[in-house]
Amino acid sequence: MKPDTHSSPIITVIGGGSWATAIVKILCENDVHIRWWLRNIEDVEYIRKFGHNPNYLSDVQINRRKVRTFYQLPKALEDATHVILAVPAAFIQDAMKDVRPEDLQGKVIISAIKGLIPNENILITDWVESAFSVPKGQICVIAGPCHAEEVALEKQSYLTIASTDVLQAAHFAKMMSCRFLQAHAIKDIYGVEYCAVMKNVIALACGIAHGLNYGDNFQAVLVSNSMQEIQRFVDAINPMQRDLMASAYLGDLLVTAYSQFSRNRTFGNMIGRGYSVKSAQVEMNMIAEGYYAIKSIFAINKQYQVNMPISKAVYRILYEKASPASEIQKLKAQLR
Ligand SMILES: NC(=O)C1=CN([C@@H]2O[C@H](COP(=O)(O)OP(=O)(O)OC[C@H]3O[C@@H](n4cnc5c(N)ncnc54)[C@H](OP(=O)(O)O)[C@@H]3O)[C@@H](O)[C@H]2O)C=CC1
Ligand SMILES: O=C(CO)COP(=O)(O)O
Repeated sequence: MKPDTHSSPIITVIGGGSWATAIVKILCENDVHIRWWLRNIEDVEYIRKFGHNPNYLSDVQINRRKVRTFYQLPKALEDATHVILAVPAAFIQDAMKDVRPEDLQGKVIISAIKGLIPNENILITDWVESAFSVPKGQICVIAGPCHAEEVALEKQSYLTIASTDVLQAAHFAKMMSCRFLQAHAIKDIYGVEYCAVMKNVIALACGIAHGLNYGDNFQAVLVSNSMQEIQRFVDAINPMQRDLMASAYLGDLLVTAYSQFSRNRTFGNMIGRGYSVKSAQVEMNMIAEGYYAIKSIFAINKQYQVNMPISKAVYRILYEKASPASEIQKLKAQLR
């Protein structure tokens, strides 16, 4: 294929799941060039031939004039100005194993991941900074309440782009804004990342309660208490003035706790109904980030000792085989 001769941004999207597919669709609306890396050669060939992702959001039409697909990641990165990471946190190190710091030099790296690096228990942006020597000001995060399925349906949505360099975030926010999506920029990169991780854990709790037949009244109290729990945790780990009522924080908690599309809520619901973790994972065919994140949050909180009864209940259910019914029963007395 001929090299591009243009000055429009060249954006590499890493990941073949639903969020990567939705992001590619959004970018196709704008004057950018897209390199899309998927790990399976069969999927790459399918998209080249038919213009659809065969496995996720397969109704989405991919504009093949704008999108070049790759299964070798270093090749997909060669001429990129921006790189979006959209693989679940548990697999991002594996996905990036052939990438060297030089491959990312001078590029803006954007994390679309709402999880932590397992075992290391660190944020994706901290990992990008340390593993690839990318300066913090060149890293952004995509946050906000936005399910890939609604992007596929072109339902009006909003995103928040965070970076310590707010101009960098604003520049990228323009590339992510289109007729059905508005993106805006903020500075609070740590706050949005931690909140995005925590809201997945809370959505698991909501799903578990729903699966146990608790109703909307209980869930409203659970979610209100969760917001306080998130605030305590984020204030302990990264104290600064922030408006947790903004959509990047509260909005993302609400959509994940209530939406039929939430993987975390769906996973929790199965656990509440009596599925084992293994059988729920097999049934879902998509990743519930909160399952991995709660283990990291639990480890991080050993240092901070924040009072987090809802997260603790989720941890005990998923990792200590505690009974969902008795954990939620215990929680009842602690909610207000
Ligand atoms: N879905 C959504 O609405 C949103 C998701 N996010 C976040 O985006 C991130 C990606 O999630 P999402 O797209 O939903 O995930 P999905 O569950 O839709 O897809 C998972 C993807 O991960 C891939 N994968 C699994 N193992 C590896 C590996 N070792 N190397 C590379 N890729 C691998 C799968 O590939 P294969 O199919 O080949 O197994 C698949 O493409 C998560 O952090 C999520 O929290 C954020 C906002 C919205
Ligand atoms: O982050 C999301 C919506 O903003 C997606 O949440 P789920 O992974 O639970 O579907």
